[in-house]
Amino acid sequence: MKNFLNILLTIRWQDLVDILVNSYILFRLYVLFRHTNAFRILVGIASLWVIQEVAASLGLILTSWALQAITAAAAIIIIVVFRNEIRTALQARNLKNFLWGSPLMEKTSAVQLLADTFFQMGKKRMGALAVFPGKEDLSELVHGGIPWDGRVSQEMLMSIFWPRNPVHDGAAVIEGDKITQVGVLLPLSQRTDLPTFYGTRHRAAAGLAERSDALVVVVSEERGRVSVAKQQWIRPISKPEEVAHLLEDHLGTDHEKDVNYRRREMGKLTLAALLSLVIMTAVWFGFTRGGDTLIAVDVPIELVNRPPQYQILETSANKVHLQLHGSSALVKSMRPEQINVRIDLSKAEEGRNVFALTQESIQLPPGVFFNAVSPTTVEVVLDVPATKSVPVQVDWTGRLPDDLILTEVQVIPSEVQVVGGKTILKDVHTLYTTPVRLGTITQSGELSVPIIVSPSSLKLASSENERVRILFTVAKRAAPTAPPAGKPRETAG
Ligand SMILES: Nc1ncnc2c1ncn2[C@@H]1O[C@H](COP(=O)(O)OP(=O)(O)OP(=O)(O)O)[C@@H](O)[C@H]1O
Repeated sequence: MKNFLNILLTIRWQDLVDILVNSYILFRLYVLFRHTNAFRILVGIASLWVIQEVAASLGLILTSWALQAITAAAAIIIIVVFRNEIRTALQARNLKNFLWGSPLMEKTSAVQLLADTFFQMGKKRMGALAVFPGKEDLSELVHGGIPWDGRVSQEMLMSIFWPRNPVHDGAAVIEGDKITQVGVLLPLSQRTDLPTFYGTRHRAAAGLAERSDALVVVVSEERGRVSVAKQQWIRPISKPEEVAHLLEDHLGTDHEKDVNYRRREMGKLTLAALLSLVIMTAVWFGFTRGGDTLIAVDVPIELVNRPPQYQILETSANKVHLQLHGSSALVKSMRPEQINVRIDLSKAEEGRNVFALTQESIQLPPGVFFNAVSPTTVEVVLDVPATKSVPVQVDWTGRLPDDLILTEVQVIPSEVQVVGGKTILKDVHTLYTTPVRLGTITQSGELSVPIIVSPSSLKLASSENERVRILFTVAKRAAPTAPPAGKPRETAG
């Protein structure tokens, strides 16, 4: 219990968002795919995966291995075989519908769609007469209908009442989501109080309405107006929503069914949402809190935000040894580039700077935490760049032939400009050329030799040549045993 409380206390707001987002994704996938075959197969694959995990935990090597292979293969097969179904499920009319739409909303829009269709017919001056029977049998009142068996859709209604369609005359009977008859003749109303401009279509609508409990929608070919007739009244309607509302009211029995259906659906969706939350919470805990693992890694130190006026002269360490812990799944999936140790030099000053390696300087992937770091501090020495004029000397090696002496040496230029850290430059008094072997000299002459710039953090100013010219003069020695006139620098070789 105490442990559980401890775990709860370590949960961050990001973790809650993590669980909620993924639960919602799972829930949406269920909503979009639940009536598809792909969904049933997906549930099968998920069950296989659970069984495989159980088999693995029980140590059933062959079973778990076989199930793992089947699950992987099935996942690929499902995508290939059901690609069309998957495409259809993901094909929402708009993003809002994709992220938020539900089948309940689609159901509501079926009546709305019907109402919209009548108004569109009105706009196109397409006469129409649609009968929505109530509970009473209409067979005694209507005549001449042609049986029809088609699902109600905008296209279907439009094509039935299209003026050149042989069955456009008369009324269409709509029961549930089906058009059951077309070309039906309705009894004409004998009322004398109807407006005189009402012709036979409107009289037929009023006639059936007053003799039965049916609701009749009439679209005027002449005026494009949509009217509804029910019992003793017939009146023009100005908005599709109103027609939809009257239809919903009229389809009371269906409406009740609809309410029950909606309740059942709501229950199912709520259960699915809760299940998604439970599953994702379990997965999250399994993933982030399962089997705490300790790991040690060496990570290079990044020195960032160096003030441009400074150069980094020296650092006490180039990498740190980190001891990390986290759930085994997260630790195993960790990639090196997800671990960063950064030292911010923005506030560093010239000379020695000591930085403590704290939680802030160590960036780890979510769910992985650090136990210890070694070293705990890093020393960084910063220096200001400077330029110094330094003399160049020839690095003579070996000996001149015994009969020669070096009488004169001239280095051109004799001094060069060197750029580097001020502290380093302070200790640099001479630069040498690459070694020049005396043994190869037989007469006076000229050489072009590169300059060695040391330490390596220094460099020659951009105006300087990387080589110097050495003009040297040798003379014949008077006595073979006399020492050479030039005093070459002692070096190896
Ligand atoms: N008894 C009836 N039952 C069903 N439909 C009928 C009946 N009598 C006429 N109609 C339909 O009404 C059409 C004739 O409409 P008419 O112009 O006479 O009526 P209206 O009420 O003025 O309608 P609109 O405003 O569309 O012209 C016919 O082509 C036929 O489709």
